[in-house]
Amino acid sequence: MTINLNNYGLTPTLKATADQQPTMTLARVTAQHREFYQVITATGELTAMVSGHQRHQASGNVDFPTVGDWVLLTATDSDQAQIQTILPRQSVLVRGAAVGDGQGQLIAANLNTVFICMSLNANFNVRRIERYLTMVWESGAQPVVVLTKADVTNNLAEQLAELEPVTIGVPVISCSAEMGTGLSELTPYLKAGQSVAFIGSSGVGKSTLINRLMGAEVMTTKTIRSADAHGRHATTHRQLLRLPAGAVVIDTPGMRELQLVAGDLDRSFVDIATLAAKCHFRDCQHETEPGCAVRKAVEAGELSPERLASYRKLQREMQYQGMDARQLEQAKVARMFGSRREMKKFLKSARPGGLV
Ligand SMILES: Nc1nc2c(ncn2[C@@H]2O[C@H](COP(=O)(O)OP(=O)(O)OP(=O)(O)O)[C@@H](O)[C@H]2O)c(=O)[nH]1
Ligand SMILES: [Zn+2]
Repeated sequence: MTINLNNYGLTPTLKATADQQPTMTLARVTAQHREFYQVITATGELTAMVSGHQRHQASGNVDFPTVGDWVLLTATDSDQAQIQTILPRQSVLVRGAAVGDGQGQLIAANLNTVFICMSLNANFNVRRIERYLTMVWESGAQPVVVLTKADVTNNLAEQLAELEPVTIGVPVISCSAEMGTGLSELTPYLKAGQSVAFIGSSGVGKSTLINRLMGAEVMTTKTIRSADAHGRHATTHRQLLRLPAGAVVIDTPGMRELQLVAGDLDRSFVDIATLAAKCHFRDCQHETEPGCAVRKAVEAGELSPERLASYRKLQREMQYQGMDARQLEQAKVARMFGSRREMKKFLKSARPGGLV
């Protein structure tokens, strides 16, 4: 069997890199089950494991393969392929830490586009989009906002206007998988060689959308799932699938539970970052400092207070994420006492002999 890896997103650059190691086999990871990886090579599908050497060299989760990775394999006597190298990633979606610190859980690699899905019904929430955007910018992939279930809203224009300030430089598409409208706007991102993913809350219609694009029921949607109890056979869930349009869709189990814990706030809040550059103090917290351009913009009605609040909240969350246990404890105490100085005063007084 020969398989054209171009159909699985192989690029000339990757091919050239792989050709420098002619003794090894180029493959893409299509699924992961604990330490076993399903991979596809030019001659077919295989199961592979990480080589002892690679495992030994690894300094964190980022050094282990994930779905979407391009890897180089060697075969061992036992016919069990071994992953020796992970080729440089173009992007990587991580949960639980910043991409750089190596500890988070890898969700998928080498995505070109991540579709952030949100439905236009009661689920519509601008603040949630800010979170997802932050995470996708951090991954290195291009975010595209997809507003689903366009058939259930009657204030689309209003919702779009509400989104505009948070989606600076990000394409926004509205569609209905039910009616089949707006789907063609996704096609520029679905060309051969592209790898994409759909993220967003449960029930927003990601599976329905993927099924529509596949032109077949490959994903089990909510309605089908409820029928499972009555004996209907569930489709096996594939973690990497090819769309008729040419692109590859990556849909790992972790993709469904994505939450923000790390991200690139300067990209998702480029408006605030731009304003902050004009603050008098370089480390301005936009609280009470004089010459604060951010607060000035809020007062002038140019920046919504909700957006600033949301920025602060995400910033705080991320700060806590990056802290070790000792720092977290200190931050907690500092919050309790209002300031470090107050805390020190208290600790001093609490020490035996400290209180007279
Ligand atoms: N009205 C309307 N309903 C839709 C549309 N797309 C999906 N739905 C419905 O929304 C429900 C959830 O759809 P799913 O595709 O299972 O949602 P999901 O995002 O894949 O959910 P998870 O698998 O839990 O992540 C189903 O009952 C769909 O029929 C749409 O365009 N319009
Ligand atoms: Zn400021």
